Amino acid sequence: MYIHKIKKTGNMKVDAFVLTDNISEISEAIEQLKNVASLPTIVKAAYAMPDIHWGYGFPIGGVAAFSNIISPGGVGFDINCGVRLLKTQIDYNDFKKYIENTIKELYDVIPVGVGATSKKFDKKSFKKIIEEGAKRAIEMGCGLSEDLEYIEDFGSISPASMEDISKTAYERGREELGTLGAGNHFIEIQKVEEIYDEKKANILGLYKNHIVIMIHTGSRGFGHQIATDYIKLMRNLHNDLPDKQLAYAYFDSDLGQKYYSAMNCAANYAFSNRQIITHYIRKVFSKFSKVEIVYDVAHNIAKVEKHDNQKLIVHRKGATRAFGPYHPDIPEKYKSIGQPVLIPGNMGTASYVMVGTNENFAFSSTAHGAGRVLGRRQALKKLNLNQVLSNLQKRGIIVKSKSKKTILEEAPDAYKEIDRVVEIVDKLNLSKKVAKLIPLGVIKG
Ligand SMILES: Nc1nc2c(ncn2[C@@H]2O[C@H](COP(=O)(O)O)[C@@H](O)[C@H]2O)c(=O)[nH]1
Ligand SMILES: [Mn+2]
Ligand SMILES: [Mn+2]
Repeated sequence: MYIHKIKKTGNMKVDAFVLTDNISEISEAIEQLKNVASLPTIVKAAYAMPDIHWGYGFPIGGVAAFSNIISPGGVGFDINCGVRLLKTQIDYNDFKKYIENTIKELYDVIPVGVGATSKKFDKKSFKKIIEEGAKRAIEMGCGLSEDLEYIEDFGSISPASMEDISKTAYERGREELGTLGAGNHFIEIQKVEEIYDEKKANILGLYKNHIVIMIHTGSRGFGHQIATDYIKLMRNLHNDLPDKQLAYAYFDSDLGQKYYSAMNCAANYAFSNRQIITHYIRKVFSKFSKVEIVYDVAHNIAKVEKHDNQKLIVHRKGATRAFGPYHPDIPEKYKSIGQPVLIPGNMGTASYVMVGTNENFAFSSTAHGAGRVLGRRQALKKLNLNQVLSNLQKRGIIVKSKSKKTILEEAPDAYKEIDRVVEIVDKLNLSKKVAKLIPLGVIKG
């Protein structure tokens, strides 16, 4: 009912599968998925998660694995955009009178919005961070060594060499490390509203009515510059592309390896960015509770993984890795329940915590969000700011943003219904529901 198969036709090398309950909503993105299915060395099939929508080259919500290519369009401009969930020991009833003030304090300490900058890291520290990831940010005073256990890839991916990034990427990157960014990026104070699986929730340390904090951000201008630089270098490599935006390099070529290394630098940067923001959040919350990481997931990345005994370059663009129980790459504490999966919905309704399963249908992948139904421009045209603000206010949600335009572009009605998306991946057993989180206060760029 939810699995739509698009049989291989024309230049497609494999079939494509779209997981959705409304195939008519997404025709443009389906054409993009068919293009992905026509790329060389693609294995098994191209997949689209239920949050699929149009993206640069590859659709957002797309998953594809190749034996020997890597494509920046299959990763996205915000390399390792991802989500981190923090837990506290605070009960909602004790905290509700502090929400407004806490949002204000967070807004004051965390650089937010377009062009926001942070303290500049010197070149040596910056190199350490991009080559080795979150552990270096922690050594520089931004966190606890035990945090690393709860970050995908333990916060560090290699090979990653500063030699493979441009001067412009370095300059953009060093100014923006430790900043939230704008638009879809957010910090949200949430309440655990509902638990679907008590045993798993206990292992994750999630309890009904407790306060949690969700961070959504990525590699800022640094990742964007790396994507831009390498797309330029790959643009004219192959002249039989179904879409120019699907530029790629063979993974075992010099350029393929250089992009892989540069992309990993951006991934390490993003893990560190979320780590530095965690450090700021801990400072603000220190008067209430300790703050621990539940997990941190990447949802725009290409990774080398083994599936059915084959080494593949798995591209997840707006999709989340969802390894099942006892996979060697998940933390000891979560071994029996599977990898935590964090799926933000929108600033007005809900977000979800799920866990991965041993279902390998789409290379152990699941959704990454609700996915847009309205593009930014459409949202500005169709939605009304006062209406959006009044709806949020009625639900008691406090919003702080640098820009009114962002609130409109990111309004709940600009996104698909998160409950629907989560229901589909749960029913298909790609990941299973553990807890529902509802927003109390949100900071948008
Ligand atoms: N809980 C919130 N979720 C949000 C908000 N703004 C966006 N979103 C969701 O995040 C995903 C992330 O997708 P990306 O491709 O833009 O990285 C998006 O699909 C939405 O479902 C928010 O303010 N709060
Ligand atoms: Mn992003
Ligand atoms: Mn994202």
